[in-house]
Amino acid sequence: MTDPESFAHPDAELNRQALDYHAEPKPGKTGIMVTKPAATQHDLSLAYTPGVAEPVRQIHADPQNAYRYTNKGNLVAVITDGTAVLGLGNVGGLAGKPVMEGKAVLFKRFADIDCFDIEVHAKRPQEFIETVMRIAPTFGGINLEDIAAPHCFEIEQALIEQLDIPVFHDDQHGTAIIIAAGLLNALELQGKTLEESRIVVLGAGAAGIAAIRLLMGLGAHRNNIYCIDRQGVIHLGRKDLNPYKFGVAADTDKRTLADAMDGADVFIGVSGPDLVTAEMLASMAPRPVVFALSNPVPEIRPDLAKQVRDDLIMATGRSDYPNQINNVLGFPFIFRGALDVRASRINEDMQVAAVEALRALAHETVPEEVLAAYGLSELSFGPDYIIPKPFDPRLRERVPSAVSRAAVASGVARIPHSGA
Ligand SMILES: NC(=O)C1=CN([C@@H]2O[C@H](COP(=O)(O)OP(=O)(O)OC[C@H]3O[C@@H](n4cnc5c(N)ncnc54)[C@H](OP(=O)(O)O)[C@@H]3O)[C@@H](O)[C@H]2O)C=CC1
Ligand SMILES: CC(=O)C(=O)O
Ligand SMILES: [Mg+2]
Repeated sequence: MTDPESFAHPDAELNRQALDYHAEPKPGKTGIMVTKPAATQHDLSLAYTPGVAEPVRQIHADPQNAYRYTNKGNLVAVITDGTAVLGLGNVGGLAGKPVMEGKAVLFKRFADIDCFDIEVHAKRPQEFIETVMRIAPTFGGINLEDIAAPHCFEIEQALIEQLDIPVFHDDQHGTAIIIAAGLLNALELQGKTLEESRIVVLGAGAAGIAAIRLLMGLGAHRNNIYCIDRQGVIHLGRKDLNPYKFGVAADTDKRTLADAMDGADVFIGVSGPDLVTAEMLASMAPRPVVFALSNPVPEIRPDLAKQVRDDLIMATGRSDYPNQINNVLGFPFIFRGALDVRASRINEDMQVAAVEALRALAHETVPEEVLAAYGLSELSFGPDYIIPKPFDPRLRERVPSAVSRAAVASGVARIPHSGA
């Protein structure tokens, strides 16, 4: 049943259009295309029996031949259990399907990667892990999506250890990579450094924990980071912490989000809607960076934030405001780079290479076609442009190539990088 609340908020008209978009002219957003001639008796003898038996024999003799004779090498599974669909919570796999189909659209549109969305009923991590293990031979890579913490950590780790294809939890690493690239650029504009900035991360789930880990890897100081969940600041005195939260616990007497925001340089929201008040924003340090990334409704709306102060750099996860910090800028291009060199995993070197490529591209002149896609006459590196736009065609060249090179250099590629 359609929730009447959906039509009673600021996105009401957009929500109506979104339902039509998904329903017409055919339900859903993806389909399957045949890539070889299939018009004659001879075509059928090649595509199906008897001809199809020969690639079967070749793959049986050497499984690597699957990359030559099947679609495996360019096929990624987007797999979810539906436990953390956007910021909508545990709505289940079926309700999460439009998001997974959406990810498939982005894989294809931005990186020409074919994709199956797979929604799994699994109550326990082990059931989910076993399901993915059983279907993994079909795919060149596994993109885990919208699986809630803490199960997502256990699931991803087990699959990385047991599979020889890249397994990547998008909400963790995809999000962390884009946050890092955008934040480094925003801090540069604000005249601050990652090393010295005091950072508040609201949300201690998949996205929050991974973002903290990556930012620390890039130079953020552990003592400068406050992570917050529904119980407040995650501090060393708490007795309710799982090992992942304990790993980001601070030695502090701050207890609430308001305490943490007072004097902070950076706010990163990966939690839920409308959780940051005008007063909290006003209490931040001069020239703050505010990434309100909860989808579809951010932790604070840009219109309100900009009314409160004019010295901030603001980003959301949405496509309809400036500065979209969203993993759409990551997973298509990162998987492209990994698949191109048949990488066995997506390691931290490859993730950092993606951060650097994204960050650097935002400093360059914006092409006309990007301006046209966004109805803009001008756009250049500055407070309203800290990260490239998803429609920037240069992403397809720069990010995969940087990721492939890092895979080769770090020893996880199985074929050479063919680019210049
Ligand atoms: N822009 C982007 O690219 C992305 C945005 N996101 C957004 O980030 C959010 C979280 O996603 P994800 O990490 O995958 O989900 P998880 O379920 O793994 O984690 C959610 C976290 O948010 C915390 N949280 C939720 N509501 C509140 C609240 N009212 N007060 C304090 N903390 C709260 C939870 O606290 P507790 O642990 O106490 O339950 C938990 O730590 C979603 O809104 C999602 O849309 C995620 C990925 C990408
Ligand atoms: C963008 C995304 O993956 C999320 O909000 O979950
Ligand atoms: Mg997601």
